Amino acid sequence: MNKVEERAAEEEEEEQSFEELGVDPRLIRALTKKSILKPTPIQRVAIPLILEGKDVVARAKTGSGKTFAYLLPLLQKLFTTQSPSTKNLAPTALILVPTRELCQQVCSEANSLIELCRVQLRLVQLTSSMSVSELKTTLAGPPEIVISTPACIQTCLKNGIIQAKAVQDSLSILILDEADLLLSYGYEDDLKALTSHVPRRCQCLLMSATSSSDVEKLKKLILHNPYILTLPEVGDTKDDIIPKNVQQFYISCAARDKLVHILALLKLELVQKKVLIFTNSIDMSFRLKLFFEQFGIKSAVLNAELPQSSRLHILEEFNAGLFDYLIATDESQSEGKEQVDDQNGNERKKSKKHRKHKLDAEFGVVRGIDFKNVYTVINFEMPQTAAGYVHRIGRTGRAYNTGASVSLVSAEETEMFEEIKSLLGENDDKVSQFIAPFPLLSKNAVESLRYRAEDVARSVTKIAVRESRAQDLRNEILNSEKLKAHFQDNPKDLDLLKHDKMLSKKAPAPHLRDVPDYLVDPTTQEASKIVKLARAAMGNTNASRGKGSKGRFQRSRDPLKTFSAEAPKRAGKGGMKRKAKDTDNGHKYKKKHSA
Ligand SMILES: Nc1ncnc2c1ncn2[C@@H]1O[C@H](COP(=O)(O)OP(=O)(O)OP(=O)(O)O)[C@@H](O)[C@H]1O
Repeated sequence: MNKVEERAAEEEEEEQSFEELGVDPRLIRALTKKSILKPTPIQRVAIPLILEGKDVVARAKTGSGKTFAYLLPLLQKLFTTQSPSTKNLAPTALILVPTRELCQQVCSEANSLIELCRVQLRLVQLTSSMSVSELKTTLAGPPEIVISTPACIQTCLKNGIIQAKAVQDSLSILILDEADLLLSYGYEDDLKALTSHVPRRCQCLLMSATSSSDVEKLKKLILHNPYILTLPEVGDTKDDIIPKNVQQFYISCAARDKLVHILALLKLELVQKKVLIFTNSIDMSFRLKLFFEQFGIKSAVLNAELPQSSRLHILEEFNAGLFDYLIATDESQSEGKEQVDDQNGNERKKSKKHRKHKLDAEFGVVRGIDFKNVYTVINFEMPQTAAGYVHRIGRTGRAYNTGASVSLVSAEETEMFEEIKSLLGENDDKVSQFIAPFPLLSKNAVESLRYRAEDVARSVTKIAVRESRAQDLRNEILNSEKLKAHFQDNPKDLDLLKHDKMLSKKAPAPHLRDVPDYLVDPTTQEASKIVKLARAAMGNTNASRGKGSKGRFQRSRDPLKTFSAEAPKRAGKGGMKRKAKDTDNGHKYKKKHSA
């Protein structure tokens, strides 16, 4: 095939519709109602294979549409295979995810499809806060689909809420979503205990954003001779780990200057909203929130300490556009790190006392959560691992959207920054193509705000941070009770509570709310104008989302454009050793990116 023919074949494949993939018309109608009109590449390859009953490992970038890639065929199978005469004693399908937030997210995606299709299917989610009797009630029936963390399923098996024999008789589909994280969240033993009950005929699917030794381990543990669907770039050119529709920037500055830098970015409107800001500790998140408050910047804090209902509500409000700035601490383990970093013995004691609140081990803000329309991700503090960077940045530029990231890098974080650059495939001798210096923030702009920023930063003392953290927790615990009751009656109501309310005891000084013109140099004014224009242009583009996504960015810039698919070496299910290899074979077909 010559190049022109190759391209024509690729274009034809790109035009493939859900209908051509064999998706049920009810599901297509439901997708249309959600403005989802054509499948993404991972969906194009995965859906027919899953419908055929194949085991599949799907490795595709963050935001590439992996959830529908398994939900659509799963629901379709259940629509057609349910027979009222079959009485199962355990669920037919089990979706395992690493965090409660993901449980909730997958559950609401699946439920909305089920509702729109108007079919009778019961889907439940299990959470570790459920008591044995609550678990029993939830699983009575049993529901056709269960979404859970591996730990909750293990609790059910251990307590006889689900019988191992019933799992062997009933389970037909097992899905491991965000598989790269399941082991790192400490679920290895739970998974091993479960797999011994998974029947050999059960179809197993493994979805993941990155490849790792953990994914390989899981593949060996659970799958039988699977089809491997991968983005070819993942092994070949590292630059595509981050979707190309996300522009990555960095700013080098001293750790003590980070506050003035972030203030300049937000207050001078040099980055587009909505903005997700990452820190490495809960205290730092509250420090930022208090600091922002004094400049009239409203933000909310999301962390592992809050009750789950509050966390979900914060995510819902942020996704619904009720506030523009969300400060998140992404690692539940970060508190441990905070302890190690403390140099002063007294401080350490106080922090320990302060940490009496139990952090939720199943909390996961970053991994897999579908934040809607986040344009900018700011790393106020660099993540503690390079993989963490990939997952943080993956919260923007999802599906057909564009996005940007700005990392504030201090001298102490240079080593991690270098590690990230090398993961992304940068060479020291090459001009940076991947993470570029942020061009819009001039030294003058930073200096013009320095006096105000330092003055306010001094007022945000450790005691103020501690008090506001405790206050926020009290508010949210109260909220969480109210939420529970309220959402039972009004599940769609988002306006009951506000998570971005002021925590500071000191009202912001009026003169700090606006930056007077004389403080902003002409270059920065120009930069801010450009950002506003870009936002307006993007607003127009967003309106045509779904219709005109093609051509918005070139094929090579679209994170959803390429994949490769590999069939198992032998047709039958052949045990662990017979898994497909990354070398070629008769069934393999591979699409290369034409850039
Ligand atoms: N075919 C499609 N067309 C347009 N948007 C889509 C399509 N499929 C999924 N989406 C949207 O893309 C977004 C990202 O999808 P999803 O959460 O499934 O990504 P993911 O690959 O699981 O990412 P991560 O690895 O970060 O979890 C969601 O908002 C989803 O509604």
